[in-house]
Amino acid sequence: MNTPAVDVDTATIPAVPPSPQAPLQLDPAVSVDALREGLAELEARDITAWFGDHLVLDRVSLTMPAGGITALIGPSGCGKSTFLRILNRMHELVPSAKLAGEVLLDGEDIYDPSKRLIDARRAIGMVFQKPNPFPAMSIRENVLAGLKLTGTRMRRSDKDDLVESCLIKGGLWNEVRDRLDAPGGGLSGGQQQRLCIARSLAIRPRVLLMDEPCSALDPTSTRVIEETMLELAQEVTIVIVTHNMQQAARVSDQCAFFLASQGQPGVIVEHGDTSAMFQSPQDSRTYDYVNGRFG
Ligand SMILES: Nc1ncnc2c1ncn2[C@@H]1O[C@H](COP(=O)(O)OP(=O)(O)OP(=O)(O)O)[C@@H](O)[C@H]1O
Repeated sequence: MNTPAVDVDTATIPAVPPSPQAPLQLDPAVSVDALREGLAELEARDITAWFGDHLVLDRVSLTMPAGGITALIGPSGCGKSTFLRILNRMHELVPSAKLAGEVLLDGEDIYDPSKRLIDARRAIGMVFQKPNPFPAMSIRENVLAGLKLTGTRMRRSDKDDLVESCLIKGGLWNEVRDRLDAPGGGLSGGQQQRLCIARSLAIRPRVLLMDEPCSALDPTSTRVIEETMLELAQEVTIVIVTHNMQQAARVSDQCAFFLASQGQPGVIVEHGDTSAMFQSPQDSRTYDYVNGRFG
């Protein structure tokens, strides 16, 4: 379908605002099964994408299971980021961009004309390659920034609780609890990325998309973010683009291998459980890629 240009500001809206019925801090008495029942599945059906006349993805379908971590892997230029951006309607920010197909969030197409763009962006958050906190805003204001954009009002004490819970979930609380009013721009790169994760979580996404979130970070920060992702997968479905095969193997439950042959659009060559994709891939191109023979 052709999709209209949209307000760029809403691109930074990562998730759903908390409501009194759905507190961010989960009751420890809630069973793991009940928790997982609230998790969302994301399904892409026959996604075809263009930039102008350039066809970059051709009928790509993929189910990203609720509560799982799906890694999108493949060489540069095969359409992984384009696919990821289609999953929360960011592709349409590019004026020449077009797409066809459906993206179902728990069975409902986010591109259905009756659906609002802002609802897709709230439910399906995004963390980018380069940490992008608001540098002059305090750490606390950064976490709460999405609430402002969505016009959500909260009591001061509820905001304090939200800031703490999101920073805990983002794996940053212990490092910043004593300086919440310090500027976000004063944190290290790895801390800034975790702040961005915390900011995404504050409006309670059902899915979190991560586009090479560790590529600008050192190995220690990378490891902390990977641990954070594994924790977060208990309450949010995660899709990550990564060039780091070790990272895909460490964090993901399933992988999808994208490839664009010379002059051809990107397709998924193979997808499945991460262990199978790495140990016994069905396609020789997957084998060669995961073993570092190209890309
Ligand atoms: N804004 C854009 N305008 C025009 N073409 C674009 C744009 N963004 C991406 N493309 C093209 O779409 C194709 C897929 O790019 P994309 O960034 O999705 O690939 P990728 O697999 O994520 O690459 P990388 O791993 O290098 O980030 C490429 O041919 C790229 O040049």
